[in-house]
Amino acid sequence: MKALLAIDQGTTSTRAIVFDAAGHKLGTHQVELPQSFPKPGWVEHDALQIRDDAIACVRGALKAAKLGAKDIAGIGITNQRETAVIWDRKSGKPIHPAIVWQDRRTADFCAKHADRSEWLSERTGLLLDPYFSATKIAWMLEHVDGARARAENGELAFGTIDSWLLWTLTGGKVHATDASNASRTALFNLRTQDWDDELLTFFGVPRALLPEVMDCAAEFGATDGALFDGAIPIRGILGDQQAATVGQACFAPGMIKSTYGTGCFMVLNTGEEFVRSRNKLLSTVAYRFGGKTTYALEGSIFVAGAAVQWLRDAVHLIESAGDTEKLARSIEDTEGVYLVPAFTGLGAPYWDPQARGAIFGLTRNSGIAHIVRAALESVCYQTRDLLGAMREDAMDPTELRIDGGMVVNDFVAQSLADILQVAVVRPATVETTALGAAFAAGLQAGVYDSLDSISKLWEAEAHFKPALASKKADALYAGWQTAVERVRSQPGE
Ligand SMILES: Nc1ncnc2c1ncn2[C@@H]1O[C@H](COP(=O)(O)OP(=O)(O)O)[C@@H](O)[C@H]1O
Ligand SMILES: O=P(O)(O)OC[C@H](O)CO
Repeated sequence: MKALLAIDQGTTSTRAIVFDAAGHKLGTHQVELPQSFPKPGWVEHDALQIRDDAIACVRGALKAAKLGAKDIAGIGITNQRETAVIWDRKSGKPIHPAIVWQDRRTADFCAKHADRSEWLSERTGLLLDPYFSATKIAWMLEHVDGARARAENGELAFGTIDSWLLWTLTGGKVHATDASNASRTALFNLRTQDWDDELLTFFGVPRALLPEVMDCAAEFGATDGALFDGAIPIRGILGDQQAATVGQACFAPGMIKSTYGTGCFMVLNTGEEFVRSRNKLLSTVAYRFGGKTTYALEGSIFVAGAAVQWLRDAVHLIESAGDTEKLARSIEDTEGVYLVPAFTGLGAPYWDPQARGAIFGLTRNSGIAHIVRAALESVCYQTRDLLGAMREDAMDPTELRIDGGMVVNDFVAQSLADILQVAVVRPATVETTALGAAFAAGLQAGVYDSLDSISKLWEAEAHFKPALASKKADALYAGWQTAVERVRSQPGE
């Protein structure tokens, strides 16, 4: 039986994982991705480095699994979403560093056109916010010399990271993306499942720049024969949160997962229905298989694991991410200390790009442990913000499936159950993002005949039940809400 290979290109790292058909890991290779912060609120990546890292990871994972190109039934690509790359079709060189999803440089444009947010949301399910690709593309066309004319002449190509990797891995042969990534650009109409001319005009983005939009499981092309020890078909593409939704087998309406990496993203399957949120959640494509779209509601938080990175790299309170668990457990509670990690503004349900982070409630007794614990708890409180919005908009989930780099931390998993007052389940494979991309490639390759056969492979590893009295959880959460109000640029909005 052939294996599947996933490339997971995340915000802080790139990895490739080889899975067997049962979803067990056979080999993996990972490299960290440097972050560049050229100005306050700006975040960039080197797209060429991303390409080189992805190639090195595929080679490393194949080697670790002791397999070759011929043993792989298909590659699935999954990626940090919204991050925008524009490159020259001839030279294959990017015209500017990739502008990362967290980047806020287009906040003024969004504020100026705030009255178009409803119009945009009706078509795209998104909001007018710097988070999405469209304003990042427009910024590059405006600020890179000659870019607009070259774009109009068809000399340039835009892609989110999946599309950039597909282009580079196929040796510049294929310019395509999938519906889940397209649905994060703010240029894609959720109802027609196509690029929307009115949106293109509004953002000033020429259609000639854009990739073809395909299903999440499709024949995307084959890798350039010179890259590995033979060509490998690329058969799956999903944005990372949608891939995690597939990897968590959240295939029925009402099923919900939350992924804790750099940011936190909660996705609720809403079925074939495009549900509009009244609480500033996003409507998005969960996945599109066989031409049939399944929609989701998503709550996006910009800073989750990034708060842990901040503790480690900016204020040096810890040496490694794993230190947080012991420190958090060394005290009974934070004694009223709250950390609001609005380093790049606040995402759902507030959408306040101007908000900034703060620590509240410090006393002479507050120490490193209090701040560290408050940082971990902030992730749980933000999740409760999202869950509250999901409940009002759609449905009340009975359990939350969690995954991502942060959930190996049992303190975080238990605090989630306590603060949310909902059962939390951690699967056997927490790398569900990569797994979901491999599943998509496997569907196309015929390794799986249906989503049902994928569901059967999903396994729970640990259950976390609420152990805190609900009154206490409500009181702690009320303290968080007060803290958030104090960092918002326009409180109470
Ligand atoms: N034991 C831990 N406790 C808390 N946070 C952790 C732990 N291990 C890793 N993290 C955090 O998880 C994040 C990495 O998760 P990952 O899913 O790899 O992220 P991404 O896909 O966004 O690059 C980092 O922000 C890191 O700080
Ligand atoms: O790189 P991650 O895992 O934090 O995910 C980034 C998201 O896709 C941004 O929308």
